[in-house]
Amino acid sequence: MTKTVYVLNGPNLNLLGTREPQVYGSQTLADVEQLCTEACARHGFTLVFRQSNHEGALVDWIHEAGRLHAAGQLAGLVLNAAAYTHTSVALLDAVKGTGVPLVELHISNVHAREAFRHHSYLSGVARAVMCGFGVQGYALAIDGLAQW
Ligand SMILES: O=C1C[C@@](O)(C(=O)O)C[C@@H](O)[C@@H]1O
Repeated sequence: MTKTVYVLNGPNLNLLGTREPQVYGSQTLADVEQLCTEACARHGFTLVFRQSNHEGALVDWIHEAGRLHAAGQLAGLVLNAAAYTHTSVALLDAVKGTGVPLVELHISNVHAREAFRHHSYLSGVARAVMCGFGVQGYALAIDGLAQW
């Protein structure tokens, strides 16, 4: 049975390519999706790739991934919650409530940036945390969860 990888992206990541390129690089979210498609193909995973600027939409999609997890059909969730990483108890509770195997991902090295980016509500419930590898981190995260 083919397992599915969820890759969920939070607020402002639709602006990748033009948003602070010195921090996030010049590749677009469509380029990131392509990287994830290729990584999933390497491992025989089905990919679900989405972005929203709305916290509740991300919560709903984590629940969706949770239903696949309960059915034994989820390989993992790669979540770049963007700014919600640093603010959202709702996303933390969604991950805890569903038990989805989580890779927390950041394009930039959040620990080398402003102090408010050093705290994550998600790290404590993540199985792995990936940050600082640029958009290549998405492919590395998928390669990593394939080893679980
Ligand atoms: O929007 C983002 C993107 C980010 O998650 C990253 O991918 O490096 C880091 C967050 O602090 C920031 O709010």
